[in-house]
Amino acid sequence: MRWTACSPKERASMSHKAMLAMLDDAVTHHLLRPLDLAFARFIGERDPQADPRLLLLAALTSQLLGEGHPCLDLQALEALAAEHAWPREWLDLLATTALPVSPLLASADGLPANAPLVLDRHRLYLRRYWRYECGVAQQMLARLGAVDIDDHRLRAELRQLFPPTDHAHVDWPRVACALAARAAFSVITGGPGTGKTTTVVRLLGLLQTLQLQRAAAPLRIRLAAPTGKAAARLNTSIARQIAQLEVPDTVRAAIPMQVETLHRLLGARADSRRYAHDRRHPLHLDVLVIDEASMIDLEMMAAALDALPPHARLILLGDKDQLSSVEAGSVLGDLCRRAEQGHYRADIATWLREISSDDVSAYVREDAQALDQHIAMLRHSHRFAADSGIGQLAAAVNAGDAPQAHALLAAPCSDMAWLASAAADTPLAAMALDGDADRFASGHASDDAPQGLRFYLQCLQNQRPANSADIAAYQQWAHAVLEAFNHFQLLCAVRQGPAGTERLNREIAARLHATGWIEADRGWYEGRPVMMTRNDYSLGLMNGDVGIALRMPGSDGVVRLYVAFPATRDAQEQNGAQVRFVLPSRLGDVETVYAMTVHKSQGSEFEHTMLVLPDEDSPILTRELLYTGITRARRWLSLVGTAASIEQALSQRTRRYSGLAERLSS
Ligand SMILES: Nc1ncnc2c1ncn2[C@@H]1O[C@H](COP(=O)(O)OP(=O)(O)OP(=O)(O)O)[C@@H](O)[C@H]1O
Repeated sequence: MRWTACSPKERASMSHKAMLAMLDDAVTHHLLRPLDLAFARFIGERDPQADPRLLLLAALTSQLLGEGHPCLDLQALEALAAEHAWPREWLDLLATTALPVSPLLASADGLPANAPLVLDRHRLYLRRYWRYECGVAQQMLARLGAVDIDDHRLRAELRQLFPPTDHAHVDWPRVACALAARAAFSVITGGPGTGKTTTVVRLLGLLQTLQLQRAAAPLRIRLAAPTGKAAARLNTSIARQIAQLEVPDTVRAAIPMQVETLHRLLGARADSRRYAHDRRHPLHLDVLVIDEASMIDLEMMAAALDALPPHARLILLGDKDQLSSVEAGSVLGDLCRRAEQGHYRADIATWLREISSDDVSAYVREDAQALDQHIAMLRHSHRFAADSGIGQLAAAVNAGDAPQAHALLAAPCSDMAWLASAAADTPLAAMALDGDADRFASGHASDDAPQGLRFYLQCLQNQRPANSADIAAYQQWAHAVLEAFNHFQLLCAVRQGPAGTERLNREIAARLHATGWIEADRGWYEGRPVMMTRNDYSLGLMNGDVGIALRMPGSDGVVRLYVAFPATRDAQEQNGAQVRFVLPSRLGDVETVYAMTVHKSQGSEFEHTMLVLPDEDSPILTRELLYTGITRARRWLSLVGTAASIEQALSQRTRRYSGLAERLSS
């Protein structure tokens, strides 16, 4: 029986067989995935007496999980149906009577304990995700009380770290430090270059100073980020900020400079969801800082919180407006959904005025919640000047202000260039090779201009060591090539289609081959940039790590292709090597990345970013995606996309249905 063919009466008395046939039909029409159908079938087999609607609910919960929603929100069925083109019949079926009763469907207390589905208020979860969400909420709520702190000393140290100014503006980094000092859990959010790293280094200096003043052992601090790339970036900026920190040497020495990936920190194991560190084997630390928290999915956050000892502080840094994590959840977004307006309590505002002289009364709200008192938003970008095209465009996109975004793009600008669509005479592959510098309004010094792929290819060719060179010279060369590659990145919203990564990677390789920059345009060849697409624990390479194939002699003197990856911090400390070389034959899961998706670029920044939007209607084209793509650019942005695509992106939001915010509100 097809879903289109059955009457309401038939539906109410539908058999499992009929329901599964209906779901099978939905798979054929790409409304569901085979995996969703398989899950519905599993539910039907486990409980042959189950109301057939439970099978439909199971399939939909599975489908939404695949899209990053930890639950099916039954109060949002109409909106979900519109977003997913679910047939009206499904809604009618689900709207009829009370929800099905089955031993496979637990209630909010989690009972029966082995039920694979859990209905918690109006949200239906796969048990595992319900457990993650409850665990995250529980651990965060447990950290929302104020910690014991000497206000007198805190005030004095804040004055040291933030010398008084004559302006009356709220000094948000100082507010962030004060709020974080009084709590075991804090979130510092802000756009690119708003000083998150600078602030957290000051905060660590503050916490360590207060600790040492009490003649206590120094706090054990660990720093982590979700990906190797993000960890490496934070490593560089942390080291710079610590060097500038005005604190006694004893305090400076007690702030770590090493940033690890979260996987490594928690002790990830190959082929296992479990980590070496968990509730029974907690991390040995007093303070955990996690950067790029927008990339952390619900499962990862649950694992991190599970491994955190009860007394430890957790400090999250990230940009709440970026795309959510690839996997299910939107933890940072859920935590920061009220950050814009502050939502501070009056007593906290009074305390802040006394402690840091900051007047946040404009951000006091009657409906303030406990969680709001742990969130600080940095609001001023130090990276982008007030007249920066990139900075202003990012703000307009965030605000969904289409007229302003168009006006900014249409005006000549020194750090931003817009091409409404790639013309036939300037194919994207050519623009990516040359960097499109001529389109920027003002001239740049020739040695300081937006570059394209040619930049790293020239470095590869011009700086190649002589045949007789030693390994150190090859190390240096490979490091320079990797750095040069990082200067420019072509980003796409999508993988498929004319403006997708797959096609552009093929076209660019063909062009580079035709113009003699590379020796082949498929398989392994020198100059091929690749990204790991899964973690390889045996090689110590993580999903998202980028390497470049280079021809060089091995330890046996034979010249062959190796893939150069940035060395891990440990390896750098052990043998000073900045690069590690891996044979291509050992790399199973890699893809070419002349062009990469915006999703894959999270946690990275490039001097020059060329962002390509698809022309056609694409559900993936959202405000968060456009904002994330734009803010990957440190100095120059080339945007390729029609006005209609930009408008579409601004009108679509990424919404993840989750119960976390509700669990945390009180
Ligand atoms: N209060 C400040 N006054 C002047 N410059 C500052 C201030 N805070 C930070 N900066 C500078 O602004 C730049 C960006 O700061 P920082 O790296 O801390 O920002 P971020 O928010 O962590 O950036 P990202 O978006 O790269 O993560 C740095 O060069 C830093 O030295």
